[in-house]
Amino acid sequence: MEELQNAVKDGGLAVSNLPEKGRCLLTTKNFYPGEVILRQEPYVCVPNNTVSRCDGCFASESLKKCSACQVVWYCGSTCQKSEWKLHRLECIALSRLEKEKRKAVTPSIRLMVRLYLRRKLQNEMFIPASVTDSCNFVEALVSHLKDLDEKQLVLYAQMASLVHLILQWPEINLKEIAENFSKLACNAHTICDCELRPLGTGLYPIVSIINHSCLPNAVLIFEGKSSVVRAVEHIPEGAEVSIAYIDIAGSTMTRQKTLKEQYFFTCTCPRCIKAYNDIQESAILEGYRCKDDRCNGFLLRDSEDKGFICQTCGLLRSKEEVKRIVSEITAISDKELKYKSPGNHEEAISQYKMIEKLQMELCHPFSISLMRTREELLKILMEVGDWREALAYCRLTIPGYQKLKLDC
Ligand SMILES: C[S@@+](CC[C@H](N)C(=O)[O-])C[C@H]1O[C@@H](n2cnc3c(N)ncnc32)[C@H](O)[C@@H]1O
Repeated sequence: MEELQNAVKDGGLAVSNLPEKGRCLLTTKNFYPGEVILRQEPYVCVPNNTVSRCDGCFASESLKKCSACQVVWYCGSTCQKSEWKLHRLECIALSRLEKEKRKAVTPSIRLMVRLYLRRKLQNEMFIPASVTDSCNFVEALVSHLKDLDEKQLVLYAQMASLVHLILQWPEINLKEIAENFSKLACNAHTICDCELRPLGTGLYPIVSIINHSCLPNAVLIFEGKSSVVRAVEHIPEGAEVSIAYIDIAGSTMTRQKTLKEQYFFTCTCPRCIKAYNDIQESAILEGYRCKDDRCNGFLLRDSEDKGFICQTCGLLRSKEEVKRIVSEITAISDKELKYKSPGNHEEAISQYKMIEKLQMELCHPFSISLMRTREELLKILMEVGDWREALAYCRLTIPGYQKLKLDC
């Protein structure tokens, strides 16, 4: 802990312990909106496998497969060389596997294999280690092993066996690998590009000390594989740095459920403990709008189960009407998913606009589904360089986020 304190203190930070949260990162100076609080390289990382990506820079174009292991891709010799020390060992291990078994090597398995290989290389002094760049930090990570259900434990045990099969180290401890999988699940971060598209997963020693808030004062972004934590508001000296682990646009019930299932804690941030009306909040964020365009009311199911009643003007919206619009949206979304191809922007824009139109008819103006559709449109419009329309959609998403802040 003392070594860790020394490593962060020059950056205006301190590590502390809170009884209800465990370790946390505190500020020892003021940070202002936009200011970088922390930058850190991953201890280990891997690209995801939805599309092939370079192991060095996560690029998805002009790739060549490693001819030996046939698992890892590179965009060129620069990335291949930069990754070589670690991949040399990984390559030998993966090449030993039967072809069929290699298909089971998911990004999570690779991340674990790399964690062990990096530890070995640092122990043998083939690569340098420092307080914030050594395997010692893994020991201090929370694992929540005791909170896992039997199904999850069996899965981690199976994954640990595969790691054992790949590494073939006789002294390896299977229980420790399974526990490390549990640690990765609540401490690793999804690496995204600047438009928040997921590219891979990485474990960042100091970033993994930062706790969650549904009203965070900082945001975690990525510049390539480097993590950057920036202040989103003034953070006074002595305050706890917090980021959002999950999508915070959701209702309190949805957020609490996700945090409990994935991170095993009950959030007590100002948004969660505020005396809120959870039924009204869910009805606005996840429910339907009043049939009357001029009314801004939210709907609740009526007692006779005929449909949904507007809580402002009392108008009934029938179950059949809601069902019809929901199935139209589902049909377009299914078609969109089926025919989604990277170059087909025009078609995607037209499909999402149809979904938006139906959602405007069905959902409350602050609905999360509507906001998500607009965010999708914003991303595609930026991809095709239609900046004017992208800006218009960007403006449409802002009130939803402002509302979250104002409601607290
Ligand atoms: C990435 S770690 C954060 C650092 C952690 N506190 C530690 O001691 O290493 C995530 C874990 O921290 C705890 N945690 C994070 N945010 C919390 C919060 N707002 N309230 C309570 N516990 C929290 C949970 O146990 C969660 O699974």
